[in-house]
Amino acid sequence: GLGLTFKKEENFGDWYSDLVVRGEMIEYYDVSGCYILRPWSYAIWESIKDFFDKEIKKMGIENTYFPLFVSEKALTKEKNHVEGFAPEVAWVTKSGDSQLEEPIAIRPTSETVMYPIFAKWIRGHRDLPLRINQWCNVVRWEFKHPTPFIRSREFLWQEGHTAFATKEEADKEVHAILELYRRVYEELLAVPVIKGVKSEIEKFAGGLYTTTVEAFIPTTGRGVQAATSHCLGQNFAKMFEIMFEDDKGERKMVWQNSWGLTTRSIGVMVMVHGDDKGLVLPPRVAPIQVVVIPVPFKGIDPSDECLKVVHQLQQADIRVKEDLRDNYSPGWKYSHWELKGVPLRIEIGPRDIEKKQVRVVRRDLEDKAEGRSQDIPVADLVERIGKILDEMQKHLLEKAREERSLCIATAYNWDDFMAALNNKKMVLAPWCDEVEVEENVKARTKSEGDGGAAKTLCMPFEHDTLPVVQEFLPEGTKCFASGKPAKRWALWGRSY
Ligand SMILES: O=C(C[C@H]1NCCC[C@H]1O)Cn1cnc2c(c1=O)CCCC2
Ligand SMILES: [Mg+2]
Repeated sequence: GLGLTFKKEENFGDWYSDLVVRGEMIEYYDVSGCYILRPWSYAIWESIKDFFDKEIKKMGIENTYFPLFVSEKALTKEKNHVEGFAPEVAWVTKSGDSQLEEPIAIRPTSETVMYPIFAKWIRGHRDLPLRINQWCNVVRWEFKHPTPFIRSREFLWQEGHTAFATKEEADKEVHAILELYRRVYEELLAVPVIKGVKSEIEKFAGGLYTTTVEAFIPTTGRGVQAATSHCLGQNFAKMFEIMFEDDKGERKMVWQNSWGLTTRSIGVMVMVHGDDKGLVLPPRVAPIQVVVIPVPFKGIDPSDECLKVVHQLQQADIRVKEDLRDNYSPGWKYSHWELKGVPLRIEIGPRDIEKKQVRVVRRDLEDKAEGRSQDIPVADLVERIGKILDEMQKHLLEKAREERSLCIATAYNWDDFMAALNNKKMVLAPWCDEVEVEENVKARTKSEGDGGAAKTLCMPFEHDTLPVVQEFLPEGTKCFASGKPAKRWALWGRSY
């Protein structure tokens, strides 16, 4: 039948790739690592974009568009920015059958596209702060196994690039944007994230520090970097000579940030909420929030009542659609819209018409759960549906939060750390904050562990749902890996 071939807990990889196709989010494509975003997932990206775009405009950030192409000269200007990434850069080397004089790179990110221009635009302190963003695609020739939304060779994102006169202003914006990323995940996608700062080896090489929101996939026990907000310091200003005359006439380098959120966010949402019946979409981003299905009986066809209910809900700005197709049974339609993750379905049969009520069924509750389906008088429909959708949005986040909390262990020594890691958990452990110790943990967990190396996902900021407080490390606590005096709590895990 319509059901999925694979079970989430048994065969996660196949469950996921099958689900994004069967749920009509993704179509595969003949260029490896590239996927087609079908309307069902593109509409989710639009919801994320609408929210984030509105919020950054409130902050005075303006959208712009820079060219897709980067000259080799510009791309290689900031040495340690690109050297680690060089293999991922895609190049245009010919047009038609004639070689190009100079190869041109396709942007993998736009620091090196924009910053030579920033140097022209920024002269005096009155040109600051400069704060722009662009919604675009980027290309990175990744070699790791591609996964729809999570890792692809082309993806959509927004990239913000800002310049300030002082570090204080830059620091403040880094955290303001990080909070917006938290809101995208927790308020729209109903996915809990942990805010923190990246370690020296995990941060963006060209920057000063990287803050991040980290999500987690309980089924695989893997962390996933959900969005990043970097303070670049003055590193790029130095390389691209982005200087300004301050109000005392002194020439200074600007302080810069860059921050990005990608279509990976859609994949994270699918992985966290999906089940063996298919997608489960949070109402805030569901392209269709309610589907209305007639249940004909003894020659009575409730299609007209369905259209009346659709019209009522549309008036209340609820994203609703009727499925009146007469070549599919109600049962088939139930499975189809469950597969696509539509939050609510409304069934209307002859008895419901008589009783002036409808049957409402929630997608987020198990079949036998209390409150999964309820009869609602047509008169109260609009108000009740709105309330149920809000309840579902909250329930999805709370459920995901609770599930994640079961996947966070605290470890003070190597054995407990490995046990938790191999039990598909993220591990909070006291760490000496030394680079070579992190390198060593990566090497040891790669060989000893079964699912690839563990790394630091972040050093969590004060976080109300973590069992530790960053500032509080009991006196004399030792690093779990090196035995040296621990300096801070780090959140470790295997990741995507
Ligand atoms: O892209 C960033 C930093 C920054 N870019 C702008 C948005 C936020 C943030 O991701 C890091 N980065 C990742 N990956 C690559 C590069 C790179 O700079 C450059 C070369 C190709 C691969
Ligand atoms: Mg990368």
